[in-house]
Amino acid sequence: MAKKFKIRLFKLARELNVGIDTIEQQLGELGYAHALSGKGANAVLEDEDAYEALLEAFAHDRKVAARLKELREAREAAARAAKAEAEAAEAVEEVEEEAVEEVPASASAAEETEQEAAETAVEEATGEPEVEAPAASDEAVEAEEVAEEVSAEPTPAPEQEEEVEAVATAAATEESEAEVEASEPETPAAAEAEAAPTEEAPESAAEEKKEEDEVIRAQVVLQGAKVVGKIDLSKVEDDDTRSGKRKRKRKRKAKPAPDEEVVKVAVEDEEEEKTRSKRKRKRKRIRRVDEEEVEQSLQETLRELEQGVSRIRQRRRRERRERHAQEREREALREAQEARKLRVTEYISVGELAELMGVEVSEVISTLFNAGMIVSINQRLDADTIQFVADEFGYEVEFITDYNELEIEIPEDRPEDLQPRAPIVTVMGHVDHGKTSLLDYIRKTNVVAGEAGGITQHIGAYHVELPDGRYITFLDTPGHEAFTAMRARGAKVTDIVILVVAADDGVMPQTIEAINHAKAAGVPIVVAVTKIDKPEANPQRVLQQLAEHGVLVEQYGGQVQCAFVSAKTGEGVDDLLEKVLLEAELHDLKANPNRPAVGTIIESRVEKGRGNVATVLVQNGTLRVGDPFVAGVTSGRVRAMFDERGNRVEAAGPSIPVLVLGFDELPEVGDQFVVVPDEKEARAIAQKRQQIRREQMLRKQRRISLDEISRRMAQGERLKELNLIIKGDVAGSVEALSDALLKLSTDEVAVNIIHSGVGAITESDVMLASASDAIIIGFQVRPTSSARQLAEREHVDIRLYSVIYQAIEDVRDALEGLLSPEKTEQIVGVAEVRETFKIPKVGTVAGCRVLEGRIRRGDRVRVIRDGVVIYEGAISSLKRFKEDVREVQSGYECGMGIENFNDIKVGDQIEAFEIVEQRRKLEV
Ligand SMILES: Nc1nc2c(ncn2[C@@H]2O[C@H](COP(=O)(O)OP(=O)(O)OP(=O)(O)O)[C@@H](O)[C@H]2O)c(=O)[nH]1
Repeated sequence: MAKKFKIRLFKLARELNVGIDTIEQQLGELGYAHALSGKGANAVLEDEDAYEALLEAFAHDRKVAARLKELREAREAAARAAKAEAEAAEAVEEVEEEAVEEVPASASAAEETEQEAAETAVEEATGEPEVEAPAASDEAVEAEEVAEEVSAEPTPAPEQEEEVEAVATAAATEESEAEVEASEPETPAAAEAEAAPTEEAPESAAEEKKEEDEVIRAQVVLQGAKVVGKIDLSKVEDDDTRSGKRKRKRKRKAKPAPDEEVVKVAVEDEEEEKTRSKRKRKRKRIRRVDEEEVEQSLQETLRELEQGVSRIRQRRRRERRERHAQEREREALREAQEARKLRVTEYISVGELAELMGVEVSEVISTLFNAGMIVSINQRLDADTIQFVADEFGYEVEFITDYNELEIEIPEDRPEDLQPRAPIVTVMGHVDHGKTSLLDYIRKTNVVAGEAGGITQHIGAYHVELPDGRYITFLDTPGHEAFTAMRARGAKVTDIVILVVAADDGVMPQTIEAINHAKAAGVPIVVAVTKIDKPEANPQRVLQQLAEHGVLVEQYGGQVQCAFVSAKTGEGVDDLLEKVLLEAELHDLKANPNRPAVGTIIESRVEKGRGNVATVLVQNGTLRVGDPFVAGVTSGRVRAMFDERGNRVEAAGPSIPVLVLGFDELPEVGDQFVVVPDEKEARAIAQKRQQIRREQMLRKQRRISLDEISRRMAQGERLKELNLIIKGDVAGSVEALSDALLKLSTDEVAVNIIHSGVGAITESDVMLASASDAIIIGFQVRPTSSARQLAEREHVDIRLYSVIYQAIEDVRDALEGLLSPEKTEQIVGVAEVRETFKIPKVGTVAGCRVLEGRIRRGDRVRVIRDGVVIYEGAISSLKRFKEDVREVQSGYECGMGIENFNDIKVGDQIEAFEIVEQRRKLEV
């Protein structure tokens, strides 16, 4: 049956009381889109399951449709009955009143029958959505037709009676059967009527026929009802299934027996009346139920609609949420990508690189170890190695040494403009191999005669003139640490490295390091085998050892020049300098003096009365007073320049170091110094560079605060850290001390230098130390009095040193847990210079006021100017009102003379200290 099922879409639409489009859409939603064959209203639905699903989906619409139809039909039937009555009254005046009245009665009976048929069909359709529904509507149509026939063409055939009865009630009662049967005897009358035209006749003819029929019917009713046969209900059901065809067939059959309808009317006697009233009640009840259902359905529809609206809102909200989530994801991705990008300078140390990547230093070391490189935590890495490590850890690298080059294009010089320039030399070698002695000797012996006092000022570099008029510029901070620290800043200053190896000691670890650093920088080496005056000197062994480490001197068939020297006797020094100059010639060191200067900052500090000062080593062009410049992230205009002898100079050419005044802020060692056309432009460039640097700082801080801490917590490591703040008198010593202290890190204890700088220890240093559990190491500097007080309050340990080596030893001992009670110095009093007096034959005497503690004759003292130690010695005289005194307490004034020191100035602080034995505070 399901296979043969077929229903046209338009019919379905009518039945369900919905639009064709809606049905198509619903079918699609229910997954029955395929069940529809053909297009438009004539499309056929052939799937019964789909049909059932539709019935279910549109149950409410169907109910509404059925109700509407029922009402419409009832109205029409009533109208027709009224019309028929009127006609009957007109046509047959003599017909008895009762007979006439029966007509509307029967009509109304038919009406009721129709209504009930529709209702029953609806009920059945809801319960069992078979093909009943179309049958039901057909029934309704039939009922309508029957009513028509009753009034106009009373030619009921047995079949029609069956129909009517079946429709009237699904379960036909015996009573009604009996009634139908009773009409059977009238069949002859109906047979007579068969002669009448059955097809649609002209209206007038039909009306005449009707009149006759009515008369006959009235007579029949008077005779009473006779049972003539039984209705086969099963047949009715069968017919139901053929409802489509039945309509026409029935019409044809119904007409020939008009009297049958009269029979039908006749059987509705008193009992029928009762039944009718019962049905009416039933109908009322059904209607009430329907109303409730309609109401319910309406509520549901409204609810659905509301839900629909809220669903739309929900969907919108969901979409918005999704959109935001996507945006956040994109942002996170971008941040993640950004976070995976390292902006580093070349020659960053292993420790710094690990910190930036947020990984353990040991991981970086082992990664490099696996790649065949043995490195220490402080080892500085070249670009290729940094790139390799970053790749291994999934980072992109962006080298930002270029912030020195940022915004400034330095044009290339034409070859014809270039002139030879002096080589810039750095002396490197193992500790105590004689670097300083050699430099001193060169400096002393090569100062042009007549220059009073010689080199008086430490500016980080100096140049010497050889007897033949050639120059060599020496960088004043020996050792590869300073050299590499400078390189780490992107500065490439040194042209030639003098590798000092003591003939009596041979190649030592730092010698090897120096070799590696010089090689990494691609800087040529000239070997100076020193201390050859010593009896135990063995220079040949040195050359051999050097060969073992890849430095092949000429004597061994290599390219490296070598000189045997003695800083003590001066032997071989000239030879060494000659070889340096030869090396310079070999490398064709040239520059163009006729262009704006380009150089590098090699020292910087704040000087009282001069402000920010820095030593610029001019590498190309000529620097002149008044030149506007950019230096790293700062800028300025050259206010004045001095050479290492303290002489004011107006211009400085290539390879000449000069002390420059006029920096807006203190530049950093290694910063590039470039003269620019105007000061405004200089300032703009500096600001842009500052922005980049801030970014770096921010990144570094974030790494320490978040990644490091959380990672350590997560790993549950019992990490020991030693945070240090290093302050020194000059940038060079700070760099050297920092590098040396960082080297003390082990896998168990990490040394972190959280801040370093030049100048007095300030309150902000102490606050930083307090916040980070750091120890402050001061080299040749002192805390300001407010910083000292703050340190006491915050229990911050400030360690002050005058010798780098001692600072390193202390920290090393502390890290090893070996820091034992030792002699150390303690500040016993501080006095401030209020006045100075020059006394003949005695020198300068300071009129002081003791600010803290007490000052005692014989105390060792330090003279501190702007937080920096400028002299250390002993008190030579201590007086109060011209009287010698042994001691002056805090709050009193006194006159003080310092042994061999006359450069005392108003504002200087004199700090008295003594060596005491105490347990060190520095413990890990
Ligand atoms: N006999 C002799 N002694 C020398 C010579 N050069 C240096 N010395 C001595 O070696 C010691 C160390 O010399 P420095 O010049 O301080 O050595 P350095 O390499 O500068 O040492 P650091 O600054 O600690 O790295 C000093 O006592 C010098 O006197 C030399 O040519 N002959």
